[in-house]
Amino acid sequence: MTATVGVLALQGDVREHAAALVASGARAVPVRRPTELDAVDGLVLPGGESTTIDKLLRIFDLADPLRAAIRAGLPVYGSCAGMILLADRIEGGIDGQRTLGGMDVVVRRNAFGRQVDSFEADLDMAGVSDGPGGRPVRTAFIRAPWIESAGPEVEVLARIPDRWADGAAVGDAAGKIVAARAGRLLATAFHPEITGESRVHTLFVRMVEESNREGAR
Ligand SMILES: NC(=O)CC[C@H](N)C(=O)O
Repeated sequence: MTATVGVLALQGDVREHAAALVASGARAVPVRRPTELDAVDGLVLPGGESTTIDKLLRIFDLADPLRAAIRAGLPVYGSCAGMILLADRIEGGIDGQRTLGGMDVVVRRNAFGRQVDSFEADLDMAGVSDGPGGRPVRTAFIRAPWIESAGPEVEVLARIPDRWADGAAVGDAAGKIVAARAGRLLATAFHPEITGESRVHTLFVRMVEESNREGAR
């Protein structure tokens, strides 16, 4: 059966995520209310502004149901601000900013700093770029966070390399974790959906299908 994957539609690039999900063989639906959350097999938390999404989640009465759904095993993929929301702990958040949590990581918000606010890069990502005929993932970092540290249950899927492909030095970001998986949670610091890349979503849709096969949450 086709997996139904929601895209949290409070802020951010909902349409691009929906397109990448459809390209990966899923049905994509927007989620703005708790009843819509109940009807999905998995959920994408798009990028945007994590402080704003945090506030909107509370205004729309979605924060607690979503936290409960994550605890109960709902597969969730968080990109950029979405990765911040999945982190158990946050550095550089504004006063009172909360996350949904679920992934045992410390995330640093706006980690890439001002000079390199936004950039595109080709990255190796386990489970995505290492497949047959695989090629690096084309990623876009937009005022992106990174994962400062990760607990033992967290599988690191991608790091910033020591040097870029053109030989340019990377600086402070070298070696930082930018993609990770913990159980049914997937997080990337980057946006794959705006570069026409759908393989990260394909990995997530496979996680959703696997959780459907495993049965009731
Ligand atoms: N592209 C993004 O999602 C940026 C994230 C943003 N800097 C935040 O803190 O939420």
